[in-house]
Formats: sequence, C-alpha cells, structure tokens
Amino acid sequence: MTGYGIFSTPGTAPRTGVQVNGQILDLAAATGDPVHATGSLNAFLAQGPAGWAALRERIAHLDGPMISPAEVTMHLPAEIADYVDFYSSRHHAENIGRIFRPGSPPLTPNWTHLPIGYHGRAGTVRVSGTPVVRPKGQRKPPEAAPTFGPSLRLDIEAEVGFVVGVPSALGESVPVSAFAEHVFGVCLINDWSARDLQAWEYVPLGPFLGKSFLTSMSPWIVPLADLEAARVRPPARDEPLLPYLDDADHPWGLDLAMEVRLNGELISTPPFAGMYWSAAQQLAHLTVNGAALRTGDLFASGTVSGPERDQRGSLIELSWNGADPLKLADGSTRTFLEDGDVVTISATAPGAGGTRISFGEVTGRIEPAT
Ligand SMILES: O=C(O)/C=C/C(=O)CC(=O)CC(=O)O
Ligand SMILES: [Ca+2]
Ligand SMILES: [Mg+2]
Repeated sequence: MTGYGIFSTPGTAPRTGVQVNGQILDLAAATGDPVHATGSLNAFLAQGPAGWAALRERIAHLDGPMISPAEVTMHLPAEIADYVDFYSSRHHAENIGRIFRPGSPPLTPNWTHLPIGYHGRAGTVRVSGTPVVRPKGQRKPPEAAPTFGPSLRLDIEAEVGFVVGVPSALGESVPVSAFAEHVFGVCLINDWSARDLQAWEYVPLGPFLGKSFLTSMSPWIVPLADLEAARVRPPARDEPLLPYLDDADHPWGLDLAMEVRLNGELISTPPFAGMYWSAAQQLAHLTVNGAALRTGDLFASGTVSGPERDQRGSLIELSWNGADPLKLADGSTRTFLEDGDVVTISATAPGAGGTRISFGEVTGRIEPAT
C-alpha cells in the first residue's frame, strides 16, 4: 500500500482510491463509507492519526474492486485550503541569490535562522496533467521600460509537498514534536515560475504573479506512516536553533530521490535528504505566531537542489539564468521552457523491508499564451 488519491472511471463519480500492489482499490465501494465517496480526501484527512491508522489496518483485509491505473482519470486529491511555499534548499537559495542579487551575499541574513516562505495561491493548485498555459505579465528588460506579454523565462521548480489533515486553533502553535499529528502525507509539486515576471515584481514583497498562475500537484498522497524507513537526520545547522525550531529529537529529513524529465530526458536528480529545514520545522514556523491550520492546507518544501549541477531543481539554475544552456540528447539546447515542452517530476524513497516507495509523478505540458 502506498498513496491515497481521488480517481474516476468513465461515467462514474470521483472517489477515494488507495494504491495496492500496482492497482487501485476503490475505497468507496470496498468500505461503503461515505467519507470515501465525496470526491476529495478532506473528510478522511480530518479524521487524524487514529482514523488513518484504522483504515490502513483495515485495507490489508478488505475485498473490493481493484482497478487498473490505465483505466482511471486522477483528480486533485484534496480541496486545498491554504498554500505556502518555503525556500529550504540551501543550494537552491544560494544559486538563486547569486543569480538575482549579484554582489550581495548569496543567503540573506535570516536564512539560517528561520525557514523562509511565502503564501501562494491555493485556488491555482491543480492536479498533475493540467495544461500549463504560458502566463502573461510585466517584464522589464535591463535599461528599458517595462513591457507586457507572454513570459519568455518560464521555469519549473521541483518540490515536495505536505498535506495537513488535522487543523489547529487560532492562537495555537504546532511544535515540531506534533508534526505527524497534523500532517497526513507527502506529494510532489511543480511550482511553475515565470522568472521574468518574478524578477521585476518581487521587490519588496516577494513572489506574486510570477508563481500564482499554476502549481501542479501529484495525484497520490503517500502517508507519513509509510515513510519511517525514509526518515533521515537533516544536515548540521550553521546557527544554534531557537527552541521552537530545535528538531534534534524529531528529525524529519526524508530520503526522497527525485527525477526531473524534460520531454522524456532525465535532466536532474535532486536529493531531498539534504534539505536544510525539515517539514516539521516549516510547520512549527508557519504556526508559531498562532496562525491556524485547516484540513487541506498544503505546504511545499521549496525547490529541491543538491550541490551538483545535475541535481538542480529549476532551469534558472540548470542554465544559470540562460548563460549556460542545457545540452539535450537530441543536440538541441534549452534555457527556459518552450511551448510543447513536457516536464515530469517523479520520486522514490526507501520503504519497509528493503522495498522502494513510488510517489508517482507530477507532469505538465506547456501551451502557448492565449
Ligand atoms: O530568492 C528569491 O528572490 C526567490 C526565490 C524563489 O524563486 C522562491 C521560491 O519559490 C522558493 C523555492 O521554491 O525554493
Ligand atoms: Ca517554489
Ligand atoms: Mg506556483
């Protein structure tokens, strides 16, 4: 067993399924429980760890319709409540700092003290496969007035997403020790980014229209409960952590091996295990001011980049802002995305008993601007 998702077959309503031995078990039919017939995981997510564990136990003994993945359409797995995106790969942050802020230190002074993030747009989080229509907006050539038009620097960001099940009250904080009491599971995210729009608009309030046009999410959510074998200790931190971020007793690094493909060709293998800030620290930081969590909240890790060139999770890094184009197997080169390009991000992680868990994929094809 691995992920939970929302599927339909031709002529039937979207409902909850769970992956069992490469097939999909129809949980609405197998359990008769209306919670699994709503077309979203939210009601199940809200049940919390006891409900999640009880179903997991039951699935091992359930008989029900098993459906081939080839026969289904996958839907957005949850109604997304709020969406937050962090910036927790040191390699990514240093690369972007060097590209966007040459002449300044690559990391801002706050970076090693807190997980930097921004609130994104929940309503434009869509399921894998949703067409990526090239966004339009303002971009400013150097030494010239701003112009308006389709983004000329459309990019990807390979990320890992965390889906909240159990809400928290306004005024309450969720400590790193309570991470698994609130977060149900893990998915893959592509935080599509228009670098030309972003570079012009982001000062001083951060990413806005350059990232809000679409965020793609993989259809399967792998429960944290299945990821015990993937847990690793995050890298040593440069600065002493404030107590609310101290994760020494609750390490939530995860050893996901990610793969990024452009038109089928493997262009990067970002390692998630090296992320500086863990998802448990991100959640503690997100709520330390008393901000409430809601069922269906999604927060993403930030672009996952490793120390090597072929471990970078975005094209702006892989092509060094276009200065060093990526060479593709067919002899062509790429700086940023072209219309018709297909980008697919996948990942696996160690599972129980030496197995490997697959996170499936998040994919999207670039369509011309309208
Ligand atoms: O450093 C900046 O100005 C912006 C960097 C990003 O592109 C932010 C972002 O989406 C965070 C991430 O994915 O790591
Ligand atoms: Ca991002
Ligand atoms: Mg986005």
